[in-house]
Amino acid sequence: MAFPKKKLQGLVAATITPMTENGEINFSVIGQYVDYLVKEQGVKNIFVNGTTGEGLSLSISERCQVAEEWVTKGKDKLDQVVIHVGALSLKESQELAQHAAEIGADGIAVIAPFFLKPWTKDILINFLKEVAAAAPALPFYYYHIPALTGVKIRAEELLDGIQDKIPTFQGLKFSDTDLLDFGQCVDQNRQQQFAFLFGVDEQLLSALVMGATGAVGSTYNYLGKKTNQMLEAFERKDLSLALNYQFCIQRFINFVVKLGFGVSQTKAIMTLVSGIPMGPPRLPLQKASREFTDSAEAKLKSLDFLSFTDLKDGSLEASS
Ligand SMILES: CC(=O)N[C@@H]([C@@H](O)[C@H](O)[C@H](O)CO)[C@@H](O)CC(=O)C(=O)O
Repeated sequence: MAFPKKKLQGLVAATITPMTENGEINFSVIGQYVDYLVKEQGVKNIFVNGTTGEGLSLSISERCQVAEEWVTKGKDKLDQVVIHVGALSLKESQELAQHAAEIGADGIAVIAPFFLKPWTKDILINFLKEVAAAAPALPFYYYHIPALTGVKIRAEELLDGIQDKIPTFQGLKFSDTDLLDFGQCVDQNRQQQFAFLFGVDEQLLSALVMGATGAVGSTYNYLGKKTNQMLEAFERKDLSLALNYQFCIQRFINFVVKLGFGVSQTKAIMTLVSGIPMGPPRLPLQKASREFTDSAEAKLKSLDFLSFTDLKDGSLEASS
């Protein structure tokens, strides 16, 4: 198997799919976006066509083109490009998985089908296994996001014996706040070399304590640098500084969550912070309001996030 030499770890940006004002995909800015992530945010891994990337709102052909563009533009710049290939149709998911392998992606991830749902672990495993088998040389990640899929099968249960069924299984992307489930995934699989990627950015520090090996999230597009500082502090065992960073990040996320925060708002914030036009979201999502963007901008400035100047310990404590 052509598995990556390095385990997927550290920050993974859940990429936005840039769009034009007409709702078409704006491929022309993806090269610039790669450079921005690497140079300005210190983020060298990406997760394409996931929730933030509106993957399920794109056609299969669009998903393939987006995946290809990220792989092409990320070549020799990014460490790993993981493509989300989950779909309601097993056939489509397999097609996307095969395509990811053909274009040289570093891994694939799959969510649980969420319309006609698998109700037991075994049924879900059977679905995932069929998708994984379509790309037998690619590391496979399960994308656990029960609040959006409605599939509440615990990740801990799913992971029990998973490599016997899915030999390419390499890790879990855990987008849920149940730290008991997450902790048990780590605890019960200590012998394995799985990647445990946490997906709730505002709670990452708690997940690091539980054994997260990395994180996939929307905010790493524009708060990657700050979150990397938190990871470094954690690595140095400076928990107090790491907590300061987490609280600072929480202040921003808490602020925007209260205003109403999702993919549309992520697009608006990324446009503001990076200067790269992300465009509107695709229906059924609605463009973020002007009021939202203005408020988010003011908050980013008050937290010193827009200038990218390093926060000193004191100013971290002082920010509100
Ligand atoms: C529900 C949702 O969109 N969660 C985000 C988080 O990064 C989230 O935006 C962040 O924690 C703020 O709440 C990610 O887990 C999603 C993600 O990784 C993806 O786009 O695939």
